[in-house]
Amino acid sequence: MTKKLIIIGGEGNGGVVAACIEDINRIHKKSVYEIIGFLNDYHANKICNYPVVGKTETAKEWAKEGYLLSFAIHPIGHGSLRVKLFDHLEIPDESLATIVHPTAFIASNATLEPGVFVMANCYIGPQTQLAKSVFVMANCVVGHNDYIGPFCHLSAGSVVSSYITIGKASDICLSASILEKVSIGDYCVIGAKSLLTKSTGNSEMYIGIPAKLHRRIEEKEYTLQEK
Ligand SMILES: CC(=O)SCCNC(=O)CCNC(=O)[C@H](O)C(C)(C)COP(=O)(O)OP(=O)(O)OC[C@H]1O[C@@H](n2cnc3c(N)ncnc32)[C@H](O)[C@@H]1OP(=O)(O)O
Repeated sequence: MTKKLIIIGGEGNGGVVAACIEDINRIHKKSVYEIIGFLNDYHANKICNYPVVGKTETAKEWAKEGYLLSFAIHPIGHGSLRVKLFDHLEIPDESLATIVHPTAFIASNATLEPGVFVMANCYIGPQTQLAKSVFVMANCVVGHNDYIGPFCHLSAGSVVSSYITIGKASDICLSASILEKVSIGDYCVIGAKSLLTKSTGNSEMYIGIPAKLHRRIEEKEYTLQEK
């Protein structure tokens, strides 16, 4: 049966989800998902040629009607805001779509929680857990025995080796690499092309090779008004 999907967000990550769905339907030669439209508070018309069917606050009503939802609001460096927005929407876990592109390799004993999105050509290793609504963009490697916390975002080409723990809503940016047995706190950013060799605290931004603490991410950046 075709699953009816609503994407929460805009043309950035939301557009990637839509493109992935289109490719899933093409590969399976059938409508696995039907994209009903987007929920967005700032665009009233169309996003990626799909209608905007309401504001984000209507997510709960769509869920009650039986639609699946993909929460695709992942602004880099605003992990705390991401979690606040999600909590505000009160979407039950069973209404979150878990979407995996058919070219991704997922180990049989890896765990994908509700709302996880894995784009094309990714590798998710054995005994790794991707917690709720983790987004793994194209060409990422996530090694074995990792825990990637809820709402984390792994940008295209990032490499997370093994025995890694990442807290809530942290961002691993484009082509960044994380050495094994490192732990990353909540709401962190590991900058593009960086190589993280040591563990971080919470709300810290690391950049460079080897990555050094660039700055702390201040909580005042995270208010719903500033979204
Ligand atoms: C397909 C997709 O998934 S696309 C979406 C993903 N997007 C990304 O992954 C982009 C990630 N963004 C980054 O890595 C950014 O550079 C951030 C978030 C780390 C920048 O943080 P900011 O604190 O805003 O840094 P800012 O831009 O002010 O730069 C400060 C300095 O750090 C340097 N810098 C910034 N990022 C990096 C980096 N990744 N590596 C090395 N140096 C860097 C800048 O050149 C600048 O140097 P300068 O002071 O000598 O001029």
